[in-house]
Amino acid sequence: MGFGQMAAALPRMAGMVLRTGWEADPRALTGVVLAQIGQGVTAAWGLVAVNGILTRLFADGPTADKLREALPSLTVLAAVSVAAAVLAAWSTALSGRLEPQVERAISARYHEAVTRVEVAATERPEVQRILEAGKFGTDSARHMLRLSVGVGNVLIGMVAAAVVLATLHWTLLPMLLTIALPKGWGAVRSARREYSSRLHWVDHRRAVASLLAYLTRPHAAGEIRAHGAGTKLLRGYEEMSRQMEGEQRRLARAQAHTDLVAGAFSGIASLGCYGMLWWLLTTGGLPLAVGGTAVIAIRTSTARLTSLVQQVNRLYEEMLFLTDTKNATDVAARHAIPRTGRDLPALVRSVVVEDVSFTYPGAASPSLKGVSLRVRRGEVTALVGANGSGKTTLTKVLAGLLLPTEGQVWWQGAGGERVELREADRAQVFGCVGLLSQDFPQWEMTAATNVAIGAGERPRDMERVKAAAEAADVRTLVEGLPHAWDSIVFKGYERGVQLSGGQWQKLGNARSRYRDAPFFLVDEPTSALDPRAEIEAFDGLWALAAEDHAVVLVTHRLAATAKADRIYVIDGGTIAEEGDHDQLMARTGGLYREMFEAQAAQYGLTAPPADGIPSPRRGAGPRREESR
Ligand SMILES: Nc1ncnc2c1ncn2[C@@H]1O[C@H](COP(=O)(O)OP(=O)(O)OP(=O)(O)O)[C@@H](O)[C@H]1O
Repeated sequence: MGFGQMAAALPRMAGMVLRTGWEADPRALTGVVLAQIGQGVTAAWGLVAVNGILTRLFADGPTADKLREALPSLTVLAAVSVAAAVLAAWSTALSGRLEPQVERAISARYHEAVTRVEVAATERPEVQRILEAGKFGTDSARHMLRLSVGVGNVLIGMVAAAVVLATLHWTLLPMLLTIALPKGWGAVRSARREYSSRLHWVDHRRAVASLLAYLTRPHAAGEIRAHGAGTKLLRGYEEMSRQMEGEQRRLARAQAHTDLVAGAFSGIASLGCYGMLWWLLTTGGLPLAVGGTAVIAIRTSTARLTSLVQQVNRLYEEMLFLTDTKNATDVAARHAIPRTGRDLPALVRSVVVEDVSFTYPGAASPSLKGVSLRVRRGEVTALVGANGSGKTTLTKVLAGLLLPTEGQVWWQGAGGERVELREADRAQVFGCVGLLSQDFPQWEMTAATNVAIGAGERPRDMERVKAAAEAADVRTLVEGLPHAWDSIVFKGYERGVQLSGGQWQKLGNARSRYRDAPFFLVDEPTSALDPRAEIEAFDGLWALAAEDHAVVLVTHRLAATAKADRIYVIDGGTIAEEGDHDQLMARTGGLYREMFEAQAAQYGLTAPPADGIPSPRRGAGPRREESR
């Protein structure tokens, strides 16, 4: 931002903060503004009183008489001081009430906008960077409000002094401005330098923060100690901190230089002003009492100016951060998932994917190429394939999280009526979908919340939470904890407990069951479960399909997919094979058959087991190198 842009942006941003303050608490904002104006008026009044006192004191006559005549002005000065103190206290109390509300409003606006951004847009580095930069300005609104009030206060005081000075003699006003200008220049220059430094170093700072966070995170504790990763991280931290210290030194030097230049010009201007005052007094252009008032006004205004410079400096800096937050909120709104769209058919029976391709933003090649499939309610549809073949990407397309780059996704009703994903009301699409992703979020909250958070706005129903947990085989575990459902499933909190990987996965399963959506999309839902729990989890998925849910199962456990109604084998983003287990096993040289036989061979089996999970043949353990 250039100087002109900054000067233009400041009133706009201050206006935004004030508007937000008005929406949050109009009474508090009105009070703060009135208190500031009141303080300005008292300052002007005080100066007039001082002038009155000096005029009486410099008049001819006995000192006792002069003091007596100055008494009314002295009383006014005392009253004005008390009023100024009361107004300042009132303003402080109201600002304290207003600031957190403004911060909350701006922060909520930003975070709400960010959570509504299309997933594909968040994958674009340029969007990601803008959204990320917006994080740092959410508390700037609060600081800006405080600083705006402070700057307003000082400015009103200075304007009052300027008016009084201009009334006393017109030359006194340009004098005041000449002293102010160099300091204002210095303030803006420093603010811009600080901001651009922060912007350049933002990735570096983030990297340092995440390095330090690893050192204290429980899940990294093992490798930090056993693998000596801690020493390496600490060395990295020291090196990166040293680079940042270098930048701090550069900033401090530049700041000192700017301060020196601004101070020198301001000093020269003060000298000129006092010289001018001298000349006016000696030539009789100004009465001595007015000269005295002018000296007092210039001195208090210079003190105010120093505080103004500091506050404007911070204000500009905060404004630049707040501008980032506003930009991020605007960019997020531009890439938001539409709030409107066509209604889905009353009873969606299937999702039909037609010739869909998808390329992640910035990726060199597509992750899905010409994929066509149908997911029906009442069936289990399995997606299998090698790592990176595109299974997770396809589930995200099915869930409406990613819009295909080419092709269509139809949400189809019982009578064949259908709505394409891009036109559909996405809230309704999401309402039909229950997700259990590979890396499902583990909320640092209570066990009950971790289950019930999967149901959006619906009020929590503990009976259903318990039933979902029962179905996911985690109810007994949770209810055996010291604080049962109120336990926080993260160690380090009061009431905190540590769950194992498999226990977490069961809790995740319970969450998707509690959601009870017609389309379940589950990605490796049993990777951490023991064999018995795994069998039960798969049985549960089949039971859901029998209850007329559609289940899309992504898994590498081919013994489980053997019972699926339809299996799609994905290879390099395309559907290489499809059919049920028997059809796919009948294809000599087929990919599915090859994968299945490779897995079965580990157990010494050639045919799929009847109960879904192969059991080892007597005497056939894992091969020696695999057991390592
Ligand atoms: N956010 C992303 N940005 C760019 N490329 C991605 C992104 N996510 C996945 N990919 C790429 O898309 C391809 C398919 O990934 P996907 O996660 O869908 O595979 P998958 O079949 O689910 O793999 P796995 O079995 O390992 O979970 C991979 O080549 C991967 O590198």
